[in-house]
Amino acid sequence: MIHIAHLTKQIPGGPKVLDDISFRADEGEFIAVKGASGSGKSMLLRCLSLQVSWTSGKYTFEGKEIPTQSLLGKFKIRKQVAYLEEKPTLYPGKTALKNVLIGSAAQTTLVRRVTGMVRNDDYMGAMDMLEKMGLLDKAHQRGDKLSGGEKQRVAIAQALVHGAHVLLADEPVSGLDPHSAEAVLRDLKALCKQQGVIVIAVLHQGDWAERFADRIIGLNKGKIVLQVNGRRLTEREKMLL
Ligand SMILES: Nc1ncnc2c1ncn2[C@@H]1O[C@H](COP(=O)(O)OP(=O)(O)OP(=O)(O)O)[C@@H](O)[C@H]1O
Repeated sequence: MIHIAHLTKQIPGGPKVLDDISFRADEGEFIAVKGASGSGKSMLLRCLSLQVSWTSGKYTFEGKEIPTQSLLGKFKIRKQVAYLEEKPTLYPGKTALKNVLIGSAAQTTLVRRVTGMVRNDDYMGAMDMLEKMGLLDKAHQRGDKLSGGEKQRVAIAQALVHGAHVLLADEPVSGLDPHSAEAVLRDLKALCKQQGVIVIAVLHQGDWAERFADRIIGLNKGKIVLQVNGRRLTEREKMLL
């Protein structure tokens, strides 16, 4: 469970880009974040993934508060909270399976990334996860030969195999064709429901948030202006974003 209370991010000598943000995310929840360009969506995900520190407020992860500057706190949740980029960076010359096994830069040690060393018993877990993501037939295809949607699903499998309980995804389906976008979001939703993973995804474009999220959080100028259960937003609600 994630609990954020009064989180604020002030850029030194600049604007307050997150202003008094409070919400909680429970196991198995799919939360979509919407808001216009510059409203603070990416900054929120970067704070939650500990890439940047926040100025004030409380961030509690599975019952333990993470102090904003704590290296130990970061280390402890580094594997459990995965940040998925809009365009995942895979090792182009390595297969989907090998990419899953080696893991993302944020989740695995440098030795393992450089040598590509994996334990034999990890293979089964990686193949299982690729199967769950509908990619069993692509397991031996090179990273650079996968489509955008397939790369995104490999990145999700990678994060989960290496212990992520929370996936923070910044525009995970922008740039994908509607069919691939739908497949990625369907897989993410299934992971929430079947494995209790928490997904917090920036889904500003189109109606993906309305169709897939359990809850929609709307940001405007760094503030939460909308928090509703996943459903079609009214015209009035859309005007708030
Ligand atoms: N390091 C920084 N220094 C100053 N301002 C920053 C910095 N990082 C972000 N900002 C500002 O914070 C605000 C929120 O940025 P953020 O990237 O979170 O927006 P966003 O909602 O994700 O936008 P987009 O949809 O365009 O990606 C923006 O006004 C941005 O200019």
